[in-house]
Amino acid sequence: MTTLSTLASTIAMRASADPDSSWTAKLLAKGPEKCAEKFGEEAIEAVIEAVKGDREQLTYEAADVLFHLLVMLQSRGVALDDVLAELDRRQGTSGIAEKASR
Ligand SMILES: N=c1c2ncn([C@@H]3O[C@H](COP(=O)(O)OP(=O)(O)OP(=O)(O)O)[C@@H](O)[C@H]3O)c2ncn1[C@@H]1O[C@H](COP(=O)(O)O)[C@@H](O)[C@H]1O
Repeated sequence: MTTLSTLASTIAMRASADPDSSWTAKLLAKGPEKCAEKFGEEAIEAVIEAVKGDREQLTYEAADVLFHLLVMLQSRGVALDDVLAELDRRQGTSGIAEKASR
């Protein structure tokens, strides 16, 4: 199992956990809109570090982004496997060719 798959499984299990003992459960209990807002905040923090060029902080913020992306997906019942399958489907198709075909 990859790191992301393991984390997605942990997040799915936390959906029924006590919000007082789990950050994930606390966030999920606030609903999908709050999960999406939190993901947006983390993404902006990563953007700031990318613009600044601080690789260590960008690494840290990127981990936050991936975690909060998985929480947001969980909040809307989207499986990580479905996202990965979409990426697999796109493999081998250049973004430039795909855009030209629209
Ligand atoms: N990967 C993470 C992870 N990354 C970030 N975070 C938490 O996300 C929160 C966001 O931090 P911020 O400082 O941005 O938020 P904040 O300032 O506390 O909140 P606000 O200012 O928005 O109110 C922090 O509490 C982090 O600890 C995470 N919490 C949990 N995990 C994973 O999820 C698992 C389950 O965690 P629990 O659900 O807490 O048991 C853990 O074992 C980890 O593997």
